[in-house]
Amino acid sequence: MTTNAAARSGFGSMIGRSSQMLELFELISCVAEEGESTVLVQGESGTGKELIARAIHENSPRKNGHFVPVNCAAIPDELLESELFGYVKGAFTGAQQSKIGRVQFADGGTLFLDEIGDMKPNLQAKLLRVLQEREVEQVGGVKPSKVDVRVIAATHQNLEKLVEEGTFREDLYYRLAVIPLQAPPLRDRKEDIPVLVEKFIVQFSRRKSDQPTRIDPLAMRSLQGYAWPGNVRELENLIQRLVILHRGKFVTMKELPEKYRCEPIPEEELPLSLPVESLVSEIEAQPAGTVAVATSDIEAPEVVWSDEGIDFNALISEFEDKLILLALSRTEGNKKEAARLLNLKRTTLIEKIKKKNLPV
Ligand SMILES: Nc1ncnc2c1ncn2[C@@H]1O[C@H](COP(=O)(O)OP(=O)(O)OP(=O)(O)O)[C@@H](O)[C@H]1O
Repeated sequence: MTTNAAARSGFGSMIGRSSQMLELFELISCVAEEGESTVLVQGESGTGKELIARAIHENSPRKNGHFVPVNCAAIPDELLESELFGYVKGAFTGAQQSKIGRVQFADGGTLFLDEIGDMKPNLQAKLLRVLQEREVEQVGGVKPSKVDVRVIAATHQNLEKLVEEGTFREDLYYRLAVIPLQAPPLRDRKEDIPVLVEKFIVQFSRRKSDQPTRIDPLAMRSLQGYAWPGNVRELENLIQRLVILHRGKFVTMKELPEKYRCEPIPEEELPLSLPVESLVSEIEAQPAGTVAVATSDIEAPEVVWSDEGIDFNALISEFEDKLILLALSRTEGNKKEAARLLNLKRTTLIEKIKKKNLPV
């Protein structure tokens, strides 16, 4: 693949514009192209580990094979072995027919082992064999069969610590961590929050064919001041809720659920990053099937024509408010940038904000 991932701000359905995410996109691009080595993705829950695994698969020479996810923590221990490796007829009570396992189903594709830290030692040994010998043996079987899979494992746990504690095999750890990738927590890349918010607003508004909800600049900076223990998943859920409750409206601090009303992060504490506009146009330029962030526009105020005529000044003023708030939202409250977008002098913009008493 020849993409210059570092020069763009999205990969598959993943977006981000922080330096950490741009580096990650670049790594994913290299790893995907190579197509064979085992990958270990570590990171807190909700940071996008599965999205990373899918992006690697979809951009690799294996993309026409299956992407087979297995959550090692969600499948009961006694079932995980037969789920992964399959079984032969009569292997245990109830095994009336042979069944291939998910490892074999991923032949020619990618096996994604989520929450690998929860895998029990006997299965760790069997998995090691798959990685070392490239063969799989069904439960109750006598003859192993060859299998060609790329394994991507993920965990929110510290695997090195599990190795030290003796609950995770050291040899398996090194086999898995040929290429280690780290999914950074959202609190360490606050500059990604506005663009993720915009993506989720578009995603959830589109589903409801609605006017997009807008987050005012102060509320946005409050979200950037929050610690996000549930990472991107938590942000996604919050935006879904806000879109449902505040269709087509501006969400201010007042509308944010209480725990998200934080000390707004000062503008100067935010790392410099690509402006949203360049992100939007880059993502829009991506091929079909990748994410698109809409450059949604604002609606003109509703005009009711009557015999008395319209209140021209009030309507113009209302439209002006919307334009100013939208420009501020797109620039995360940066007045200088907003003035540039509006083609106004910065001082003129500040005067208008004051005079109109806008919530910024
Ligand atoms: N960079 C991103 N851009 C867009 N959406 C993202 C991004 N990162 C995560 N998401 C979204 O956040 C949610 C959680 O992502 P995902 O399931 O990949 O996280 P995870 O780290 O595998 O979580 P867990 O450890 O709990 O399994 C998903 O809905 C995903 O689409």
